Amino acid sequence: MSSLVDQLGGTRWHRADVVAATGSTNADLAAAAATEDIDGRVLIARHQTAGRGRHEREWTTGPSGALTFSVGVSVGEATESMGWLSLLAGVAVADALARTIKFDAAPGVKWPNDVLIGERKVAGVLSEYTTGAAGGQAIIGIGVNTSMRPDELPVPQATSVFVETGRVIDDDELVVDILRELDAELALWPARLDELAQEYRRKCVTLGQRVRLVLPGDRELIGTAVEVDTQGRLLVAADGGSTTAIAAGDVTHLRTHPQS
Ligand SMILES: O=C(O)CCCC[C@@H]1SC[C@@H]2NC(=O)N[C@@H]21
Repeated sequence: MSSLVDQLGGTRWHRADVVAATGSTNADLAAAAATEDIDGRVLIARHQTAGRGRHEREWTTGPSGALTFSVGVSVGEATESMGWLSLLAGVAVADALARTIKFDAAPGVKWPNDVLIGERKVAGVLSEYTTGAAGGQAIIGIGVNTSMRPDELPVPQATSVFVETGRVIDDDELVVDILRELDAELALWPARLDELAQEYRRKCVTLGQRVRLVLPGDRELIGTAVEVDTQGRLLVAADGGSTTAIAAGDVTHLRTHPQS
């Protein structure tokens, strides 16, 4: 069988390392970025012992049953459109999953980047920015619950491909598909952000919903999710009429989306 890098020929991903276990692939690429250019690198771990989630939470996947990997992308100085990178990664995962497994309902993306099957989360994205030896680099980390059994799921709101379909899929095929998708998106980012944003909006199950947002500092906001702006922020129209741009927070959908 050809190597991952061979299968990724023609894309920006020129180096793909697979390790049996590590703490966190995001942390490993961040450490590497201090001394080298990590642009185009992929690091896959069969198991993570200290996986990081958004908002400094743990990302627990059990000893097996999840696809966990990170990529490095040179982005130069931090810009407004960088906020979109993690949202686009969510779209790449949703597209690849939809192709790999023919779900009745296509996976959707809950703002900012949780990939859902129905109302339950099957994948998450953690995007971080670091300045190292080669300047500003984004590290995009992706975790997909692939073959986790029901009793291995960390929280009731989580699901896995196996739980939803009864199928054990090939994690290496899925990662290649996600990486090809992500490469195609990055070729358009940031110059053609409008097109990418349109695709995101089509997949985003949060837009149009009545939502509760828990914001940093445990503040809460309830309103309607009306748009995602050029920085990837969620615009929420509060009941009183004012609209707030949210850069980071946890969303709960207060009513079911028509597609889910
Ligand atoms: O939904 C979230 O909270 C984001 C989860 C991101 C998890 C992935 S797994 C690979 C990469 N390494 C990490 O430590 N985290 C990301």
